[in-house]
Amino acid sequence: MARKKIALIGSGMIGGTLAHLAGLKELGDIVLFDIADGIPQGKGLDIAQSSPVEGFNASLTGASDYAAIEGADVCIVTAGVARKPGMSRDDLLGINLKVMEQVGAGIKKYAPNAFVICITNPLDAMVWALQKFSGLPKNMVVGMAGVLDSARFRLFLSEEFNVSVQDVTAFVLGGHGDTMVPLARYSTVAGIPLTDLVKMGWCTQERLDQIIQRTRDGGAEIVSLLKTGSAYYAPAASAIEMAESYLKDKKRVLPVAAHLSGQYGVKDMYVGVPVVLGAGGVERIVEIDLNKAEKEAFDKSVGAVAGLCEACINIAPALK
Ligand SMILES: NC(=O)c1ccc[n+]([C@@H]2O[C@H](COP(=O)([O-])OP(=O)(O)OC[C@H]3O[C@@H](n4cnc5c(N)ncnc54)[C@H](O)[C@@H]3O)[C@@H](O)[C@H]2O)c1
Ligand SMILES: O=C(O)C[C@H](O)C(=O)O
Repeated sequence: MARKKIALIGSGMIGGTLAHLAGLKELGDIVLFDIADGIPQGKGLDIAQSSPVEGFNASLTGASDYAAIEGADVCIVTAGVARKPGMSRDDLLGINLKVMEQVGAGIKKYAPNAFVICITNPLDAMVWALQKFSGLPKNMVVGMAGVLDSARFRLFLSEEFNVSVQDVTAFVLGGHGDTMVPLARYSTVAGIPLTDLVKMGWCTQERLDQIIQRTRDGGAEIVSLLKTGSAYYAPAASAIEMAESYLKDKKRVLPVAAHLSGQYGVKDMYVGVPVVLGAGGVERIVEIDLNKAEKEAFDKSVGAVAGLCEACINIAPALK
């Protein structure tokens, strides 16, 4: 069986990390693409030179011409700019929307059958625009954020409870911004919901609220430490988990920014919700029951994403 082809559109900090992880996991042959000529070629060669040491089989090439992504099975999009301290993700909207237009055209022309994972911020608006610019089926275009936000929540919880990260599950839904919705009722330690753990005295509600806030601020915490850009190891690992579920038809249930057409009362928007990811792309949107407070928080987050989509339409009216 021929190897799968993975196109990484954007070869910066996340793009390079994605290439390394995809190689180590032998997910397929990898093409790095970037407008900064030399960067994708250099990173591809560097990672390829690690393959004899690590013992993985994958071809890694770099290009600055979209023709190189022809026939890709998976495209992971990180092209654009990242924020710096003092900026919000939303400040990136204008510049990254133009990038999504170019990327959408490239994917439409050369990889129309690919499963597309967008990472570029502001995530929910960018993946919405990318789907429209590319014209690919909505179930084949998703955004990565929920896996990352949930991983941050899981790490902070495992540290608080002094238990393995493997025994902590978490779901963070909504938009990938300050209004994201970490769901305590649907997050667990060994199957025990956090709300029960508070009742059992494992932690106070006040402490849990602090952890939830740290999760919401997780991206900004890294930006303020790095100073020159934003997180890339955990974002890359999160997107690889999604790509692997698609390529291996694992049918993982993961929180991803998916196109909603009435689910959760939301129409024609991308927002973070649990989905089944398999060979059919988004095979099912899982509609979980939300109580009044959870629904209010989710709706507030949807409102914030809707505002960003409106801002995109003002810049690019064809998106309407
Ligand atoms: N969704 C998430 O959870 C999440 C997490 C982390 C970062 N991000 C976002 O991912 C994006 C990439 O982050 P990064 O750290 O890799 O940034 P980076 O600056 O290291 O890399 C971005 C790359 O995109 C390239 N690029 C710019 N314009 C392009 C174009 N028109 N076509 C092709 N390539 C182009 C640049 O040359 C650069 O190499 C940012 O928008 C960041 O905010 C999202
Ligand atoms: O915070 C950022 O700007 C990058 C990303 O969205 C993150 O959550 O790490």
